[in-house]
Amino acid sequence: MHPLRIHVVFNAHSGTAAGLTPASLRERFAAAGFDATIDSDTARPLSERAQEAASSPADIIAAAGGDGTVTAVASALRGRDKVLAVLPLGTANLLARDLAVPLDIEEAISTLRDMQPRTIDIGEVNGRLFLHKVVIGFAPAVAAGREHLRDNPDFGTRLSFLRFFWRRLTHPHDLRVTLQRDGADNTETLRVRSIAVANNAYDEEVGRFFSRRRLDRGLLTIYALRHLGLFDLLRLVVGMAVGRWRDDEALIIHEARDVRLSTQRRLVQAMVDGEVEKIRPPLDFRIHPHALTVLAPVAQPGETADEGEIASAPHHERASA
Ligand SMILES: Nc1ncnc2c1ncn2[C@@H]1O[C@H](COP(=O)(O)OP(=O)(O)OP(=O)(O)O)[C@@H](O)[C@H]1O
Repeated sequence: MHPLRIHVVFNAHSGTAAGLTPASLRERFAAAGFDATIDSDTARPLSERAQEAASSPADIIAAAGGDGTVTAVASALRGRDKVLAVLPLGTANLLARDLAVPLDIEEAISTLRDMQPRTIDIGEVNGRLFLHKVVIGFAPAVAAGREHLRDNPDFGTRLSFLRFFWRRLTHPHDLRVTLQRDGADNTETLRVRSIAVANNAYDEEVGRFFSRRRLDRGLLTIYALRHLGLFDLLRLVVGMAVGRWRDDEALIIHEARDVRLSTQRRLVQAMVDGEVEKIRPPLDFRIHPHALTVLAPVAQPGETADEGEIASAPHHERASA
């Protein structure tokens, strides 16, 4: 078997990367029929490492890390004739789950040669790429707390994080946003607790949380959460577990190709594929259909695109109440 060249951007800071070394990764790739160049230099900015990967002679570029790492590498591959491989070493690994890439790293590498290229949509907000979702409001505040906890995992920080989480739940901050979908004619102003713009739509299926079978419908989905008390949170979690949450009265769902989200604030804290950052409004979202090629296991019977479409139906729009 002729070895295939692969360039691997390995993020040793990702949630489940502990214990892996560049040498052990190279060995696993060699056993799977790859000639791997492993970049494990976490001292350099991830964006710079991703750019270097995009200019490497390898046809396959692997992001070995969590969703943040995958998005950073995918951003650099945009417009390049390269294929992205996702090696899940993060905490959530949402894209890997959507693509049905094995979450076990050994299996992900050993089955990589059997995977097929598949094109997926790319989301963009103010020039920044996202593969999963952008959230503003409640979630980024909690995510920023989670990052702080990762850097300071002591008992006191855990306790203050829990206190902070509880306070945000019981003393909520609402956000007034104006949403403009697919042009100026379609504008509404909402008061929301949190708002997410997702690349494609979440499936409504038993036991599937924030998962998408279809990543190529060419549509953004807006999920606006009007309120989020403890009872709403419980109801939504149970709803997701049993596969019935789209009609929840706390949610407003819309689909669009372009979205402009405006607020009175000078800067908004946003969570872009799990990474928290400040963005200056308005937030202009677009979707680029089929703009990224990724390796994924061949779909099993029952997981084809058409059946996936049924799984993510009805894609209805509920009027804001
Ligand atoms: N684009 C980026 N630029 C700089 N640092 C990043 C970027 N993306 C991720 N990181 C950092 O790399 C580390 C690992 O992030 P990554 O998202 O890969 O893994 P994770 O958070 O464990 O997994 P997941 O996002 O799947 O839950 C984190 O400290 C994160 O802040």
